[in-house]
Amino acid sequence: MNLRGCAAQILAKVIGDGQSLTAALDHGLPKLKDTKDRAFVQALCYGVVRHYYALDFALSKLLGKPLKAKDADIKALLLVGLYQLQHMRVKAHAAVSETVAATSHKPWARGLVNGVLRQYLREAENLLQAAEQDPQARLNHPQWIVETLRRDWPERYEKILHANDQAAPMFLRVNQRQTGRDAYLDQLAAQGIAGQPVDCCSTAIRLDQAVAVEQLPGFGEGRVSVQDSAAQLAAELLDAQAGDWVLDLCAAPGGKTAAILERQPALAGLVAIDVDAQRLQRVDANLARLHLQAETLVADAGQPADWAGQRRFQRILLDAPCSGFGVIRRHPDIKLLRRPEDIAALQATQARILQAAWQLLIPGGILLYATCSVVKAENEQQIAAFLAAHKDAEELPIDAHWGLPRPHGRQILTGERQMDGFYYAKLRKAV
Ligand SMILES: C[S@@+](CC[C@H](N)C(=O)[O-])C[C@H]1O[C@@H](n2cnc3c(N)ncnc32)[C@H](O)[C@@H]1O
Repeated sequence: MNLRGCAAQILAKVIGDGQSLTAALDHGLPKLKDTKDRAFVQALCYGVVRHYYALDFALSKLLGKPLKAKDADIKALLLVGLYQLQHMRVKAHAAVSETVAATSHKPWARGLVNGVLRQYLREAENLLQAAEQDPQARLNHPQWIVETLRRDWPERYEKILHANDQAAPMFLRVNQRQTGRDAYLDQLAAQGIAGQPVDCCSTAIRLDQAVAVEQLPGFGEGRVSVQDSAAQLAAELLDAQAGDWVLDLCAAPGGKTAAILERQPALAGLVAIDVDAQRLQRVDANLARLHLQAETLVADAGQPADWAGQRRFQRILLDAPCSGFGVIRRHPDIKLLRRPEDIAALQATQARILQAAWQLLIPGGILLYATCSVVKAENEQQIAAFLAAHKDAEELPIDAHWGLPRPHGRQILTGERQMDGFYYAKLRKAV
């Protein structure tokens, strides 16, 4: 199978049909038997999506007029070609001829692909200069995302946009119930895997280079999990105590659920809720691997009348559905798939779930609100509106040496200490 063609088919589903890159890769990659081939195709797909706005600018200049919607596969193939020429250490003539060879199902496109890629090689310098004059191409994000981040972070938005376009490091969370971080670093070193302890999070290790999870000592037995250290902070901040009932709202795939359980072995219990049944199965699978127990429920977190009964909780984590603008570097397709109107819709969902969650907290209990977003409307402004409307809510300060203190909560901007962008706010219910 032609690997460029395979990448183009996967990318056409994202660019043409609006599928997520993860879903398109999950469908397309298993067709390849060789691990190296899969890794190459995955690198092409991530690369094209990550650099989409810059590559698309160059392509539009080279094409003159856009391709028809039914030819999204050819557009994807051209982007694959341009990505290789601009960003990969493959020989130009091999990149061109292999990419041209992937047009065998549409012979008319052969000349087009050949011509466009060769023209690019002649005009690369001019195209790069032209891209510098076009904000969407220069910043490699759709204009509305640039504007959203510029409005919220006028001094820092270019840094955030740049961080969004870097591949994220691999972080591990050591399962404290099984081993300590130093001991696990030794086990990694014995396997020739280099990693560093993360100073702001006691369970986190940052690997110098990503590896397949099968290579991690004790992964199958639950000694360690993969999780960004910004996300690991949730368990520390929630600080669940022995004997507490904990409610984990919007829990799938269960990274924070597991972190909370690993940190506090003597909980009375933990209930993990997610509206997506398939994703919730991943919570069960993760907990089984880690030898942890929780009650998992498919339910709408905003409708507790359907599932909570009289149950009340000492600690609630609300890891709210959000734009994901803090994790664009891990999910670059967010730039292509999100729409401006999504932000207000998400803000409304967050407010609805937060309001519902508050009813389930016992007096004196603590709710931790979290998002993997850097958009103020989803974060500090959401919490400001909540505090204004709930006189029984008091904000607890988060004293930390990570993140930025905000009028409400604490914000990690993408790339700080190589972490994902994250937001946390801690609220206590009056007794
Ligand atoms: C940011 S992810 C959660 C990540 C998870 N807490 C973790 O650490 O692995 C948000 C989750 O919210 C879920 N979700 C969205 N709307 C929901 C709702 N109304 N009720 C419950 N879950 C919801 C989504 O299915 C998704 O799994």
